[in-house]
Amino acid sequence: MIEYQRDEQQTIPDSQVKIIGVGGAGLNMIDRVALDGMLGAELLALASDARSLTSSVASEKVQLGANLTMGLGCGGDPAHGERAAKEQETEIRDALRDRKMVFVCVGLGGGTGSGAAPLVTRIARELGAFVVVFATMPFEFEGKRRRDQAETALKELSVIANALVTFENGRMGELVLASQGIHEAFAAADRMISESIQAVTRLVVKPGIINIGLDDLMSSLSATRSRCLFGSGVAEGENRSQAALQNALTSPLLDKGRLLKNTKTALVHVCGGEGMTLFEVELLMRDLSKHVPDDAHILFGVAVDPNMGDSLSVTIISSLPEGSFVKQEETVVAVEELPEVVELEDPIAVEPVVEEELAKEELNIEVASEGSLLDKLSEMAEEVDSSESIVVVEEAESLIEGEVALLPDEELEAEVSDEQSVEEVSVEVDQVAEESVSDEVDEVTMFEELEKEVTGDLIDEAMKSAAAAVKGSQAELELDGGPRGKFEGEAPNLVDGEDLDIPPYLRNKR
Ligand SMILES: Nc1nc2c(ncn2[C@@H]2O[C@H](COP(=O)(O)OP(=O)(O)OP(=O)(O)O)[C@@H](O)[C@H]2O)c(=O)[nH]1
Repeated sequence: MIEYQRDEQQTIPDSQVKIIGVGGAGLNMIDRVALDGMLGAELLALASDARSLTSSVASEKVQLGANLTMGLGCGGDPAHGERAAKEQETEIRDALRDRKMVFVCVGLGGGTGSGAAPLVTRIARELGAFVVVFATMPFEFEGKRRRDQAETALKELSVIANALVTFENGRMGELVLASQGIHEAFAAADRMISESIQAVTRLVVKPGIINIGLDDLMSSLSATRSRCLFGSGVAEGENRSQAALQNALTSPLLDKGRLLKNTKTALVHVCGGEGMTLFEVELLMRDLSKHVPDDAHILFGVAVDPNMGDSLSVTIISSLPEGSFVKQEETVVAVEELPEVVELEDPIAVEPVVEEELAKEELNIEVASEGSLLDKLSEMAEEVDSSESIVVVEEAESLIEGEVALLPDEELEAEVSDEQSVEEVSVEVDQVAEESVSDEVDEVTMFEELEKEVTGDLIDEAMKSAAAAVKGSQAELELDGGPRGKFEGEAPNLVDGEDLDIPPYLRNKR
């Protein structure tokens, strides 16, 4: 359901908005906000490290723990950071008095930010401000200790703040190329945070045609222990409304819009120059409806700001309870990796029947590829008694397929007539071979040729087997139907009317 509100809303003037940077990262974030030209908003820098404070562009600065840290940082210890903030509690209170809206920017994981940000947030709330915290979580490579410290501070903040927008530094890294330096990754995160602050401020500070107020913002971010879904996009040109939405959906915090799938309330704010049309807004909302559930409560606001020129911006804000957010992230990952998972589970999923069919198919492919070898063997087998020749070829086939154990010497010998030794038979085979090939091709060449088609000992065994069965002069082969070897009694494997289970040399003869 889309809710339009035309009555007077609780919007706030710039002078009642304060943007606070806490700790080294927080100071860099608000520097970015200033660089991005957020005129009018007051910037307050809170840090224990005197050097960071000196280089900050904020108009108002408070050094935390001046006596405790002597102008140095808190050495990555949040307890130290909290003590440092307490030392300057009075100055902090004074700086936050009479502010309706406070943004706290902090990089969690270190000492000053993780220790001081919860206290600063509490003070702002006590003084009646609506507090939105923008916090970054450390990169994976920063180690477990920083991650744990960040998690502890995040838990505290999720209870105290009105809204908590968390940025995973690791995911912000997606915004820059892997080859780019860590500074670029931080800068990308800072730009994203700055954009978010501007979007939220635009939303509640600028009076619009259809207004969104702090109360709307609060209801869209109301769940305690929740993480904020945030996306903001700007575009200009012909399809600017759809392009702006696409840009908003590509925000790492929205996971290309997938995280909106389960949202119950979403706040959407569209802002454009004087040329913005109703049609553009309609198009944008229609596209957005594909990404949210039908029954989601959409709080919708539109503002015309002449400063936007030809640009059109869209801001989407929503929240998901902490637990469901994690689950959903996992789901997203699982869906993306689905093909791999299926591949891994394939052997279990495949029905035995299908497996059998596949095995047969593989077998047929192998037999077909070895066809020329079998043909050669069959040529030789033409020299022998028909029934035995079939056995020979079947054995050769089995050997080629690697499915039948090689016959022991005694069995091979049994195949040969009593009067003939294996050596004698081999000589006979050699003679036959010599007759059937040109005079220049000697027996070595023939064997080499065969060896090209199958490697290793397999061919030796196949040839031995063939030789062992040679007996007397050539006889006619049985061509009717044909024996099906180990596939006898099984359903025929027919391709183009041919039974592939019948050895190829027999099929070729038909
Ligand atoms: N977005 C962003 N994150 C940063 C930046 N610098 C550091 N961080 C992150 O913020 C975390 C805290 O770093 P700092 O803010 O420098 O630390 P601090 O809170 O001042 O604490 P101490 O140095 O121990 O006094 C780091 O672990 C990084 O993950 C930055 O410039 N931008």
